[in-house]
Amino acid sequence: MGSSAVDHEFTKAFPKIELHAHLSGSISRQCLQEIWQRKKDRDPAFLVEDPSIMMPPGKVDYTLETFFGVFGRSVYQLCTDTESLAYATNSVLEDFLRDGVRYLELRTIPRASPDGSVTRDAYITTVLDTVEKFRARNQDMSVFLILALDRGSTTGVEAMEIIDLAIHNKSRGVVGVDLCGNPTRGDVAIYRDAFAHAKANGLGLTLHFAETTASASPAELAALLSFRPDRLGHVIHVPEDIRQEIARRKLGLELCMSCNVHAQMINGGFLDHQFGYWRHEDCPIALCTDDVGFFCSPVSNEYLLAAEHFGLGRVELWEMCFKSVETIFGGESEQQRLKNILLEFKDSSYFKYPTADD
Ligand SMILES: CNc1ncnc2c1ncn2[C@@H]1O[C@H](COP(=O)(O)O)[C@@H](O)[C@H]1O
Repeated sequence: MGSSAVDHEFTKAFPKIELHAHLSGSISRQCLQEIWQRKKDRDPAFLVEDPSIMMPPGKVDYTLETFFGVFGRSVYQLCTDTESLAYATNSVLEDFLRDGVRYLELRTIPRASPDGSVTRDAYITTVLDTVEKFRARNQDMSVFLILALDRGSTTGVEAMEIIDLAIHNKSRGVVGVDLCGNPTRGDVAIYRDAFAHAKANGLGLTLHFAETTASASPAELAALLSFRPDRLGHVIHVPEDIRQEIARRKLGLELCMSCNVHAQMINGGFLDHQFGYWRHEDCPIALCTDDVGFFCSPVSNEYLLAAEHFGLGRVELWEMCFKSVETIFGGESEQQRLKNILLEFKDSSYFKYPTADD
């Protein structure tokens, strides 16, 4: 007989939906270490620093300044070949499955390796091949891909190429596109045509939105909304009039509490997180990890944090997750599959509370 309290056992068993995870940011420290060790064993002159120096056990306090640097100096220096990329991708998928995620939209910026040995096309093919092999072994978690543009480096021409790559790979499970990267860089307006092309070809559009005050100017937010996104990520520094517009459109929200708190993207702690605002609006909300490799809080823990800091009970968490089903990019059959799984869970002992007769 389950109790009414939200505890770790409950949030782990909960059939969860993750919509915002970045592939390279989700690689566990153990997996990065294994990749580094393998390279070092094969070539003792391998120069890349041991990843545990930049990402020591237990460290979660990356600021936005330090955070983006770790990709360039460590993660991207390790996953430079298709073998390491496939190994890391599989490890990330296994981690989400083990945490009880039943539907995953994983996003990644398709990038060529620095020496050109892995093209952008080969990068995506490797990730998709790995997802396919994983799915052949595991039917419990559906996996789809979102291709992301990096506002810090993707040009308008490259953006169009990436959207074409996404369109080309729709039949293999690419369901959407995203705009991410260092929010203090770039001009989002240059992606207008690329995103229009993506939408015209049936891809879902999600955007990193008002992640920092630097990326929350009225001009930037108006431009982003004019791209007609289906979902928004973070939505933490949003002025009141734009909040109202987001609520009016009932856009899906991907909220990443641990990332925002640990990286000091918001003022204060969990209780101050904008989840406290958005949960009272009509927008579907998906609690997401963002970069679990950095912030070490799996989705099950994000559910626990929502319960602990905002007083959500089992039924409220369930209702929030059920509502978020409508905002997935995976299509109607996936929506139905998720609804069935969630209804079955609602009928389980986790929702049968002890009575005076027990
Ligand atoms: C604080 N949250 C965030 N805000 C914005 N962009 C982020 C991010 N977390 C990750 N990325 C973007 O995703 C890339 C890593 O995954 P992939 O190499 O694509 O798989 C990073 O380089 C960064 O550009």
